[in-house]
Amino acid sequence: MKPPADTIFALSSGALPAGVAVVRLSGPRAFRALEALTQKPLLEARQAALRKIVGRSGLMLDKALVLTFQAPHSFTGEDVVELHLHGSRAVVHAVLGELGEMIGLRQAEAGEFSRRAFENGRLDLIEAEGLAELISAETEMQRRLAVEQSFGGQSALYEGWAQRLTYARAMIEAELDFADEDDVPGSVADKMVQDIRKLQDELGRHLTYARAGEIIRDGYKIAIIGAPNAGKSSLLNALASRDIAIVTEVAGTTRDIIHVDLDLDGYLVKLFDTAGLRDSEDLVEQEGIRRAWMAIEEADLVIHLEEIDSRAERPELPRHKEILWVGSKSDLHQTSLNYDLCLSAKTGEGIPGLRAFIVEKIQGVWAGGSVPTRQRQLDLLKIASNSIRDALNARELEFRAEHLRSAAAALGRITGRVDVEQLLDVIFSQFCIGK
Ligand SMILES: Nc1nc2c(c(=O)[nH]1)N(C=O)[C@@H](CNc1ccc(C(=O)N[C@@H](CCC(=O)O)C(=O)O)cc1)CN2
Ligand SMILES: Nc1nc2c(ncn2[C@@H]2O[C@H](COP(=O)(O)OP(=O)(O)OP(=O)(O)O)[C@@H](O)[C@H]2O)c(=O)[nH]1
Repeated sequence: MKPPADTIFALSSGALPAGVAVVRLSGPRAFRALEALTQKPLLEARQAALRKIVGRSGLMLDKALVLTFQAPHSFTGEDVVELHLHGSRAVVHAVLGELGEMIGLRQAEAGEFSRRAFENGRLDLIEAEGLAELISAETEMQRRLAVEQSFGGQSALYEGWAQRLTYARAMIEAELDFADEDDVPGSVADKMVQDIRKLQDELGRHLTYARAGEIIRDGYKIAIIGAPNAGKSSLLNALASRDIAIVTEVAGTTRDIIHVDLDLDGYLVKLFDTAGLRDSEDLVEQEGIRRAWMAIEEADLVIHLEEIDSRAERPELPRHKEILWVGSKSDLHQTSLNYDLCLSAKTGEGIPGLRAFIVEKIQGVWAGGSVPTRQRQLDLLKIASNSIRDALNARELEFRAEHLRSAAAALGRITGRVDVEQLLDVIFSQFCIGK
């Protein structure tokens, strides 16, 4: 028998002061705590009521909307109480102080509500990870990706695969059991192989989207490079619609990398303005140029900027990089076919075209649907994929069955259906308190 869980509580809503602050309690003593605070009998579950919140001293702390959820019909699967308080520091402080004095109650740790939801089977691990992403989402596409992950889309995909693997294994084992009977058709195994091949393709395709998950989550990285005075900082400011980088007529103004996060049509774009690439005696500038090369290496897209018709030598860039050749200061020059795109940071001409180009590039990488979003998921997907490959290569039916079992187990570990105890601390500690 497990000992009864502590009853935990925390401020679950955001920074104070706020209009309303939600304090959440979960565990076997949550309802008793509410009765103590309101000095009234319990309400009907899931029905909000306005109640005085009273401290031990008899002092009224607040008048608040209170709400109960009866186990197992709650977020955590335990008895849950919500106090919708006035969102001042003093009210919240006083109420949390009262709760802390009650026997069997303690402050929740980061992610503890979600962890309980997981332990009570209300969420699987992917959904829990998805919730963490949903809470930290800043752009529309981060939100969409997190919704796909937190409300079962991605889990259903992996569970579907795991079921097909288990089915195939069952077929093989059946065939093994009847192996000494002459009249068992071998075609069962053939059908199974076909489906597993298909699954292997689907999984392979899914794995190619790993980069997409990263780009949506962590941003699409663009390095703006080019000779000194080409107008790189001005372009960054134009794209960001604000003055971030210093713009001067002195060549070599940008010495370190300036970085801004942009939200382009819901996609997070990380823009890096680099030092002009040129031979320099200046040590600081040399370091800036070294960092510019590093930014190029890490970029998903490199924008090479050069004043239209400039005869400056173009740098030799890594072959595998996607490079957009852009001509700048189109207000001063005729636009030219020597470039993919011409623009003026000064007049704004060409800037919408550049934005559209960037958005299209990212849309080409991800246009919705389930993708792996964490290294943990990726590692297990690769293990599953390798096991499936081994199963398809195996001659003996026994080995096939064994490899299929490993593949299904790896998928099971992604959703947390299989031994994951050691992982839980890592995953749930990344949450904020109150979640
Ligand atoms: N006030 C408040 N809003 C919130 C939350 C919360 O905890 N409190 N949530 C916290 O993350 C999210 C909603 N998540 C929730 C998930 C399940 C249940 C729940 O009571 N489930 C029951 C009943 C379902 C039903 O009504 O049909 C169940 O599944 O049995 C509640 C909230 C977002 N909004
Ligand atoms: N007419 C015109 N001038 C521009 C335009 N963009 C930038 N400039 C000017 O060109 C000069 C250099 O611009 P910056 O944006 O500092 O160029 P940079 O490439 O970042 O230069 P470094 O930081 O030195 O590498 C400044 O005087 C800008 O005002 C443009 O579109 N049209």
